[in-house]
Amino acid sequence: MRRLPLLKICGLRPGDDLSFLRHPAVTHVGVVMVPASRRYVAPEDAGPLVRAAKRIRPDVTAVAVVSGGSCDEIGEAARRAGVDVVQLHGGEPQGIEDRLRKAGFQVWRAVAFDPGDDETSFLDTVRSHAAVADAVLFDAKPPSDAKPGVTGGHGRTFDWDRLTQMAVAFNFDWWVAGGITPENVRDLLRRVRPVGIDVSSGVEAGGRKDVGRIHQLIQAMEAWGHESLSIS
Ligand SMILES: O=C(O)c1ccccc1NCC(=O)[C@H](O)[C@H](O)COP(=O)(O)O
Repeated sequence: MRRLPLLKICGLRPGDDLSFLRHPAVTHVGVVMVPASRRYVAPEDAGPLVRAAKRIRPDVTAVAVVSGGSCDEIGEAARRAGVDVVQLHGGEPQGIEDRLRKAGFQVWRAVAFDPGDDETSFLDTVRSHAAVADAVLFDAKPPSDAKPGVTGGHGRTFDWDRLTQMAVAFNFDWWVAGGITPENVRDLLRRVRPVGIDVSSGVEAGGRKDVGRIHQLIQAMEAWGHESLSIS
């Protein structure tokens, strides 16, 4: 079987059924620490949630998703949450990557995949982020009516084929997020070869994480893993 990409289930909230963590395909979990998000988890609730996840899977990597804020606020929120990675999703202060890394966190930079006509300038921007982060996470551009700060989690996909074309020039770790579902993940993996995928809306039912949908997603990833290599 082909090696599966890493898998982050993002947007966990207190009270979610965390039993999906028993499946080894899930390698990362995310908590959204953006107050304007419907998935917002306050620092005092994020700590117990991350600890509960790590009790089930001590090796799971916990990610705090932030959008804006000062270096001190973000560092303190991540420390209280007990996460391993901070995923920067908005206009954080310059130099924050260095500060967070010195404080012991890995840092990911989310980038809306929107190269437009100026691929060179988009690539320059991506490379400048990659130079100071541990990974870049490509996500869909938020809709124009999104609340300020809610720069992700909209269940929208982007042009995966264009990403694949551009990715030949990447020499850093990159993830794909945005609108991934159990129904489209096999198609995604046939087109794109990221280090990992990040999924939120596509594994929800009634606005909460759904263990059945997460297992369907993993089954679809495994089905891709078992495909004959000649298909891709
Ligand atoms: O999920 C949110 O509500 C959110 C709010 C503000 C900034 C980022 C947010 N999510 C970031 C993520 O990592 C999501 O998993 C990613 O955008 C994919 O989401 P989806 O398209 O819903 O699968």
